[in-house]
Amino acid sequence: MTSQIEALGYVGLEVSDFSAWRAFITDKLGVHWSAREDGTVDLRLDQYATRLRLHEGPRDDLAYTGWEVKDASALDELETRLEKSGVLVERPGIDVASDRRVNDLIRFTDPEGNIHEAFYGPLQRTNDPFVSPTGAQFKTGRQGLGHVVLSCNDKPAMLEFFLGTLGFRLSDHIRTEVVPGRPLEISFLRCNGRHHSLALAPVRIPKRIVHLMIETVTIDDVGRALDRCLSSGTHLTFTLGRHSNDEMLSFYPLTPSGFDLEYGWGGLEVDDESWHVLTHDTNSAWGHIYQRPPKPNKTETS
Ligand SMILES: Cc1ccc(O)c(O)c1CC[C@@H]1C(=O)CC[C@]2(C)C(=O)CC[C@@H]12
Ligand SMILES: [Fe+2]
Repeated sequence: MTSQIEALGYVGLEVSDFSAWRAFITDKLGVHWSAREDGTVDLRLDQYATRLRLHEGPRDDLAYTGWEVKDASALDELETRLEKSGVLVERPGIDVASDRRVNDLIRFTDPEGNIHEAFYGPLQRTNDPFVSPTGAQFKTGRQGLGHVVLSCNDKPAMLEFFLGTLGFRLSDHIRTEVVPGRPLEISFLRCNGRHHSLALAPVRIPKRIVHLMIETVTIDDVGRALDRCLSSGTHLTFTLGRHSNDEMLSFYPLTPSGFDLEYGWGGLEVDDESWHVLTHDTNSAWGHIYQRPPKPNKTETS
């Protein structure tokens, strides 16, 4: 089966505190903030008019994930394939498409009830170049905006859906113990050269999203962002480290919504021809030391 999904194109987040998000994502991490007339916010990492869309709301969680396909016929093929496997597909039409700043999209849910969209024709801001507030550059392009990790109750059903129905490729698994004595296996899936655009973590947490990863072009972008997080007291859920599987150097600042953002550099590019599926027994070659979250009722200026 040919994979029709080519990249993670955009992500929608429902967040409760816009001003905290603005300080976090622009000043610390270098993402461009662009408020929209409808009260939502477009966050830019590159030439795309939007990569992350913030919606104001109480859930502080993932709202939807937008997957990019090549063109109108790829979108039709994907719709047909989903319907053939019994998935309900909606085509919300021109108004939602223009809201998402794409030519057309379909919408469906995965076995856990996460909302996904597939689209083609993202709007490019060719005469409005991306300028990072911190001078950071993000690695996007064919590898898409980064990766998302979803929590799941039924990982086998999720693997069947993403590998079998949607055509993702399996990169590897990691066996780890988040809580000592409770082993779990995280699975990493790709839809382009990026080692994973999606990872599935069988963890029972109150949120759909575990983290969202964005990747910079230079190692210094990560180092400088780390300095800014440390000097402003931003909580790091995991310290700087290097992953065992995709070799990414990254750290995990806690977003104002209570899930993590992974800020990384140097991720592996997978070659489909030579890649073999592996199972790793460790998260990281070094670093990524877990830090307990700050106490919720401590008085803090955020
Ligand atoms: C291990 C790993 C490889 C590549 C990544 O991009 C990546 O984010 C991770 C880390 C995954 C992360 C972890 O190591 C500790 C346990 C975590 C928090 C989970 O419970 C799900 C994601 C897990
Ligand atoms: Fe990650």
